Amino acid sequence: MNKLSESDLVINSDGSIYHLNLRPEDIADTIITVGDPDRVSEVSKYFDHIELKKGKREFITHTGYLGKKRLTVLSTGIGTDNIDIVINELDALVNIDFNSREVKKDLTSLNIIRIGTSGAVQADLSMGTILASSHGLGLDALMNYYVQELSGEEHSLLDHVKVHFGHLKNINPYLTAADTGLLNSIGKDLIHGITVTAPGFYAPQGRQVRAKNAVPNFISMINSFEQGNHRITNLEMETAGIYALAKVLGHKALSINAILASRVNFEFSKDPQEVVENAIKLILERLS
Ligand SMILES: O=P(O)(O)O[C@H]1O[C@H](CO)[C@@H](O)[C@H]1O
Ligand SMILES: O=c1cc[nH]c(=O)[nH]1
Repeated sequence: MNKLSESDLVINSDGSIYHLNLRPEDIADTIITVGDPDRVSEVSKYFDHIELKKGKREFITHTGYLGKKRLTVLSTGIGTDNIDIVINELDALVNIDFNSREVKKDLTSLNIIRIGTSGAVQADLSMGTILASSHGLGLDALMNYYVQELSGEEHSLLDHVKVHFGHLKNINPYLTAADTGLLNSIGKDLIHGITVTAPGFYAPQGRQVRAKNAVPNFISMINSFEQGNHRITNLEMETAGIYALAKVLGHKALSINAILASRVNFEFSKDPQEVVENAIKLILERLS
């Protein structure tokens, strides 16, 4: 088997992976990811026991137990460039032998559950809705750099997306489904929809403040997509990267979105903390 070079797989002198600053024994098989580093303790405050707190840059990690279930909660910061780091380094922690620098014979599949905040693009989705992403649709560039194999369903949905968004220049959309098992367990009874992952918060999500937008009517272009019973429900900045890269590496992923903004009703939540808290409690209840 190929030995990974010191520049491909960077291991710190204490045996931890380069950015996450974690050693293989530091993480559980079920990982909750959040964008905001401050949200990590909002999740781990519900743990019965916290065994580890580590961090570097925006990547804060707490591992502990909720009842008998060992869980890791980890902040990714904002954007799919960070997702590239987080998913690759989590995978390395479980699937590469750090002593031999070789890929292990028996691979581990992690459960990766994102609890994030998001803006709704459909009028019937009110503030405080907690929805599960059936698919992540990336308008960022991350998956231009990886080989991704699509299922028949993903292929067909992506073909329709490419027609719908065909007039957008310089964008190469990618699409990945949620893990079906997680969607039907953790995501059961929640509204399901396609989540668009954007490479920014302002113009890349159709917001206009002072800089002029190059893409007019962005939100109506997004919310008018329809294919069978699939529609685009919300916009954020990580889900598509998590879904795509997790699947490429054999992990299972689900993204849960706390709706803080309605982009069609022009509203933003008066109590974002409460909305996020509700999402955290719901997911931890379902995980334990
Ligand atoms: O609240 P988090 O998880 O960071 O998620 C959303 O909030 C950030 C933008 O405000 C982006 O990261 C977006 O995806
Ligand atoms: O509108 C929103 C709200 C939260 N996060 C986003 O990325 N967009």
